[in-house]
Amino acid sequence: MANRTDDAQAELDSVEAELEMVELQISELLEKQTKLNSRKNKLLKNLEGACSSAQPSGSSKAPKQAPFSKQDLKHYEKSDFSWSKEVQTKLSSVFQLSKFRPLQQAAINLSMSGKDLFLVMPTGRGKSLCYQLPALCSKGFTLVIAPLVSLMEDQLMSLKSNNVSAVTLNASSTKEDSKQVLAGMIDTNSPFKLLYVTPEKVAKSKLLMSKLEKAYNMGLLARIAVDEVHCCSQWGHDFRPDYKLLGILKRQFPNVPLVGLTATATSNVLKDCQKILCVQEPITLTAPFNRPNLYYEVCFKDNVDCIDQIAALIRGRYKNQSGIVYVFSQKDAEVVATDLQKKDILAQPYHANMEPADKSLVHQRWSSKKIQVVVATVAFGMGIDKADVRFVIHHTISKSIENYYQESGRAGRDDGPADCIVFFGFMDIFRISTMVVMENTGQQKLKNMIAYCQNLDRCRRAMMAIHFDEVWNDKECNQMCDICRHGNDYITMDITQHARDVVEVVEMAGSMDEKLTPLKVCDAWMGKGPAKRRKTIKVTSLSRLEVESIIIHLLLHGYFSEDFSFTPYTTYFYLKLGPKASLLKNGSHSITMKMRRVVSPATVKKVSESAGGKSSAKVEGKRPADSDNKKSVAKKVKTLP
Ligand SMILES: Nc1ncnc2c1ncn2[C@@H]1O[C@H](COP(=O)(O)OP(=O)(O)OP(=O)(O)O)[C@@H](O)[C@H]1O
Ligand SMILES: [Mg+2]
Ligand SMILES: [Zn+2]
Repeated sequence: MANRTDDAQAELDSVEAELEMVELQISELLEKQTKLNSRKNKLLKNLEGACSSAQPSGSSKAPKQAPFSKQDLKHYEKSDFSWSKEVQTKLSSVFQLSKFRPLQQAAINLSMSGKDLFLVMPTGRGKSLCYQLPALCSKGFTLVIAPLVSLMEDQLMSLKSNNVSAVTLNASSTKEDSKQVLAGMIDTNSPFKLLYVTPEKVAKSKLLMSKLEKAYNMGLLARIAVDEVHCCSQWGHDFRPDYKLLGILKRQFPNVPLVGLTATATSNVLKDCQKILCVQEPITLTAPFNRPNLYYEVCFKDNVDCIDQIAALIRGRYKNQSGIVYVFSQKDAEVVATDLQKKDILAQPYHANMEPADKSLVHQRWSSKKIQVVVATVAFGMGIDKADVRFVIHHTISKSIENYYQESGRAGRDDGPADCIVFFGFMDIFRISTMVVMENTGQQKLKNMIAYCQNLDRCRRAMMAIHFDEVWNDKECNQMCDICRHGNDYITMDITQHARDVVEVVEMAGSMDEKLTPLKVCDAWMGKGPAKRRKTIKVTSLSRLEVESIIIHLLLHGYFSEDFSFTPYTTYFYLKLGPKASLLKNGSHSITMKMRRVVSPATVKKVSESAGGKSSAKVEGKRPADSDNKKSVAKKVKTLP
């Protein structure tokens, strides 16, 4: 009798476990269905609105206004407006430019016609010109809202070099300067054509608002430009609370045309910005996000560090060329700069904690080619406008694809070939993860970035296009990413049993009330942990990099999840079982992943000399997956178990 009850109980347990798995699978499929539906809708919308490579689109919030069509765009690309002659003359005489880049002319004409406009254009394509040139051809002055004082100062410097009179009002303006600027705003002779302010200034300075009001009534407030407009939206990647208050401008000055500029905003972010800025019916001009001259590549950090690899690139492929190395922290900036200096590279650090004078000195030295490389944190960011940056190397991955797109986009602004290389290291993931722990969407954004790096079979541009809701044809990459150029250097591997084993490692630690950091999980699984653990663990024969790849894959796909622990000084990242871990108990559940083929160093070609050149082959970073397993390097290609 007892036996029969036990059997029934066991069967019930198993049925319940199976049901739980089915439910998980259903929820996974539902999630997939939602994602696919949303993708489908976006594609349908894009198809409807598609017109040539540039896609202007009317605001979806403006049903009464006919959508901005291909014909409309053609109309605004003409040069027979009453202001066209002046615009053309100033383009060459003031800005010393010979012709417009795509969408610049349309944007300028639209703004000159008094339309409200959102301009989405890749970083470095010349958004500033789209409000600076109209400013010079209009009565009065243009109010520019920019998020950072350093960005404003860079713009003022470059405008000054073109003899354009532009001023700023910010927290560090002297009383005397402020007084002059405020008086200039209501001077009919307009002593300046552009006034740069921070959003904080607009939100907090009643004096500024009252002068704007007066200037508006005198017809002197020609235009409002909101630079980096995505900062308005919490869904944007650089949300700034004070941007939320900028709706006051359009409410108070409804007749003044507003132009919002950004390099990275999805359609949802733009809709949010439109609402926040109280713009009724803006026209959105979206330039293709693709920067065809940039070559994208991901290198895997080998176990020690990637300084040797980076130094080899800088001394080889990028000899005598300017570039940026982005690092994770201020300390890293100092350390990496010193390490590169030791290797005879003219490198200097740049981070937020340096004195302003030191920062501008580094910036100046780099701009004038006295140093080759700036080793920088993200503080070296918006507004950096050096045309001939031939490489942007990420010593540590960015915290999101948006950030990566923007940081890497500082390369090749002169349209010449330039390389964007990320060094992808296992431990960096967790450093960043704990850094973004307070951000609502921080972990998801980081995971997207990790997926970009971990990817082995999809064009890097396609990964970005999907992220930014762009319709993309992989052929357009033109072999300007490592995947398209070298492709197919992977095998598809069934990792189900490996996954079960490593999940068991974490489970077992949990049962002993022990939390494991990712590093400890690797060590334990590879039989390197404390003896008591080793006894019970099925030690793997996989190499370190394979172990790391599998752990990352399991984290990205919900078999593991993050378990943060806070102390007053630091945040720790531990691995715990994720919602999908229980699926592994099901005998029929399987997981496959793409794994890099293990290639011996002999087959890895050395760094070539040309930036983005087709001959560049693989850089040294494409190390054998088992680089710590020295014995196996004799084999040319080892396929994985
Ligand atoms: N028509 C043009 N022809 C050649 N160069 C141009 C043209 N328009 C702008 N540029 C140059 O492109 C560079 C980048 O311009 P700008 O700073 O406006 O970029 P951006 O789109 O605002 O980028 P970010 O998103 O990084 O702010 C500048 O050096 C500018 O002089
Ligand atoms: Mg800009
Ligand atoms: Zn590609």
